[in-house]
Amino acid sequence: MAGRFIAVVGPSGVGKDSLMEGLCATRSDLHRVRRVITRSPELGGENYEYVSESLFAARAAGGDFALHWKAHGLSYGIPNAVREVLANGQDALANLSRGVLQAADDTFDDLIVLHVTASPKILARRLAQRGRERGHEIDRRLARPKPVMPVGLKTITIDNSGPLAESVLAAAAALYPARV
Ligand SMILES: Nc1ncnc2c1ncn2[C@@H]1O[C@H](COP(=O)(O)OP(=O)(O)O)[C@@H](O)[C@H]1O
Ligand SMILES: O=P(O)(O)OC[C@H]1O[C@H](OP(=O)(O)OP(=O)(O)O)[C@H](O)[C@@H]1O
Repeated sequence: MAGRFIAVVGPSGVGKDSLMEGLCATRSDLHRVRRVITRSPELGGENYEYVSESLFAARAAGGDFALHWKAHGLSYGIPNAVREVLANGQDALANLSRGVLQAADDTFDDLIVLHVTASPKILARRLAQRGRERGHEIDRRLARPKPVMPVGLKTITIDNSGPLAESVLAAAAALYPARV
């Protein structure tokens, strides 16, 4: 059976990366997609492949990405290699923009959306605590209009307002109901 593409979405600071890390720690069979991003490599965070905007544009034009989009003044891509992972029966996990969910559903045979939520107050606190962006960039991220979630997609909603370990357990139980 082909694997599922699990798209983790939600506002900046909600805990998408933390939840993905927790899920991969509990499920060694889960493949975490290494995204291609034009964000400076020294900013750290997730394990991503940095490329310049011009290289990104060339790779996108050459058909290197299963999905790609722009957000926060950056370009993000999901390399085509994920198709092989799915074809081999492995589930793959990646953080996507809510704006490309419809395209993701058109691209992958079995898409599951993991929608992570928390209150705006919690988001502001977590972004400050993470420290990857400066104050004005944090304000911009918090003020960004909330993208519309497409309807009709298989969606699991995880409220990550409480302890991370609880969210990881809830997500694992929802994704692997017979196996947790
Ligand atoms: N459930 C949680 N409780 C407390 N802090 C959390 C929780 N989830 C994530 N964090 C922290 O919030 C900050 C933002 O999390 P991150 O995973 O980078 O969010 P995102 O990828 O959605 O922007 C990080 O400092 C992270 O350690
Ligand atoms: O259209 P949206 O659903 O709002 O998502 C826009 C972008 O925000 C996140 O970026 P990034 O991982 O750089 O930031 P984050 O970790 O702060 O969410 C996510 O990965 C998308 O690329």
